[in-house]
Amino acid sequence: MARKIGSRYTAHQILGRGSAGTVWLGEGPEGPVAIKLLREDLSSDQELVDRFVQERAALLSLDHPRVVGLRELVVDGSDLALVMDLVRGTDLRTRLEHERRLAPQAAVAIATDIADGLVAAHAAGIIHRDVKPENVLLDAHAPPGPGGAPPALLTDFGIAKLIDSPRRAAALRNSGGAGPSQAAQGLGGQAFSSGSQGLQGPRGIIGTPDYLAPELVEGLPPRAAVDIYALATVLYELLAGFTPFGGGHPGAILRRHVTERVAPLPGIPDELWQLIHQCLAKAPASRLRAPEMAARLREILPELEGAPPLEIDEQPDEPYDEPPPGRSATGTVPAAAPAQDVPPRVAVPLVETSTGPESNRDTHTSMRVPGADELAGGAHGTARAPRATGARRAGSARNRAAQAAALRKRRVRLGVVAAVIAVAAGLGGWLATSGDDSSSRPAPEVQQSTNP
Ligand SMILES: Nc1ncnc2c1ncn2[C@@H]1O[C@H](COP(=O)(O)OP(=O)(O)OP(=O)(O)O)[C@@H](O)[C@H]1O
Repeated sequence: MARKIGSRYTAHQILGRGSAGTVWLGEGPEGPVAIKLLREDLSSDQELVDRFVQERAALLSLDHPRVVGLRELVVDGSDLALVMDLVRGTDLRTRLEHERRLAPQAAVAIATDIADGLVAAHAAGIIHRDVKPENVLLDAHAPPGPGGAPPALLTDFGIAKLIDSPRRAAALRNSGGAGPSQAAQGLGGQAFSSGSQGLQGPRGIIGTPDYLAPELVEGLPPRAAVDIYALATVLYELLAGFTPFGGGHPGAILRRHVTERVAPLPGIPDELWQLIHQCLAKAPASRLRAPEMAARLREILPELEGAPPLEIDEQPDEPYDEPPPGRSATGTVPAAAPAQDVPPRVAVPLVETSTGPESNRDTHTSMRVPGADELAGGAHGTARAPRATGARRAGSARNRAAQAAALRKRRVRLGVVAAVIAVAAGLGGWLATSGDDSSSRPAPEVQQSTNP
C-alpha cells in the first residue's frame, strides 16, 4: 500500500525492518529511493526530532561512493523519515548468514570499502558508532570487485548517536525491564553511570555489544577509533563466522571487550592478522586510523587471491573446558552449564528496540540483566575461541574434575558483580595508559558533529 512521505516522496513497499524503524522502497522526484520511516515512539520524541534537524546539514553533506547517501530528512506530522539512495542488493549480515564465512579476499575487499567510507566520514568529523554487518549494504548491480565481492556501502551514519538522547537513556536506566543500559548497569553500574555522568552526560551505551570498543564500555566518549575497532570486528567475523568477543549475554560480551585478548584465527595470513590485531587494540590510540587501515587492507588484497575461506571448527566447547595452565588468554573462559542453557549468539543493539512484529531480525533481541555468574565469566558468558578444524580442544575430559574445582574457586573469587565493577573500573585507568600493540600514535581527534 503506497504511503505519502512529505510532499515529495511516496513509500511503496517494505524492504526490511530494523531497530529504529521500517525501510521502504520509495519514489521521489529523482527516481527510486529507500525511505527509513522511524518508529512512532522515536518520531514523536520532540528532542530526537530536534537533533535530527540540527544534524541535518552534516549528515546530508556526507557524499562518498562507499557511503549510502542521505538525501533528505522529512519531518511530516508524526512521520520522521530519512530518504536515502536505494541500494539494490542485500546487507552484509544476510550474505554472512548464507555463506557463514567469506574467502579472505572478498572479506578484505568489503572491509576496504567500509574503511574508505570511514575515511570520508571521519574527515568530515562524523563518527558512525554502529559499524556492523547490518549497516553494510552490498550493491549487487555494480560490477564485483576483488574476490567477486560486490561493492559495499556503509549506511546509518550518525543514527545511533541521534537516537542516543539523554532523556531516553535516562528513562531506560530507570525502567525495570530489559533496555539498552541494563547490560552496562549489570557490568558495573557505578563504573558506567559515574563515568557517563562525568564524560558523556547522562547517557547509556549506544551500539551493538559485539562491536563495541572497550573505551565505550568504560564510559569514555566515542572517538573515530571506535569505528576502527568495530570494522576490525566485522572483518574478523567475515573470516571466522563469529565475532571475537561475542556469545552469551550482553554484559558478558561487554566484559570481554575490556578484559580478554583476541586469539589468532587459524590459517590467517600473518599480515592480515597483524592488521586485525592492531585495530582490535584495547587502547584506542594503538589502533590504526581509517586512512592507514584502508591503505593496509588495499596492500594485502592482491596476496589473498584464490585463498579459500578459513577452516575453523565451530563445534561448541565442551562444558568445563578451560585453557591449560600456561596458555595465553585467548577469549576462552570456562563453561559451567549444559550447552542447551546457553542462549544463541546474536548481536543485540544497545538501543531501545521495539519487539514483536515491528522488528524482523534476530539482531533485535531485547536484553535482560546478566547475572553475577555470567558477568564473572560463567557459561553464558563463554566466548568461542577459534580452533582449526580437527584441532584438539583446550582442556579435556580427563581434567574435568580438576577444572570444575578450579572453576568453583574462581567463581568464589569472581562471582559477585562488585568484583566485576572493580575490574571494569580499574581497567579504565589501565586502558588509558596502555595498549597491546607497539604503536603509540595519539588517538584521532574527530569531533562528533552529532553533538548538539
Ligand atoms: N538504502 C537502502 N537501500 C536498500 N535497502 C536498504 C537500505 N537501507 C536499509 N535497507 C534494508 O532495510 C532493512 C532494514 O534496515 P535498517 O537499517 O532499518 O535495519 P538494520 O540496519 O538491519 O538494523 P539496525 O537498525 O538495528 O541497525 C535491511 O534489510 C536493509 O538491507
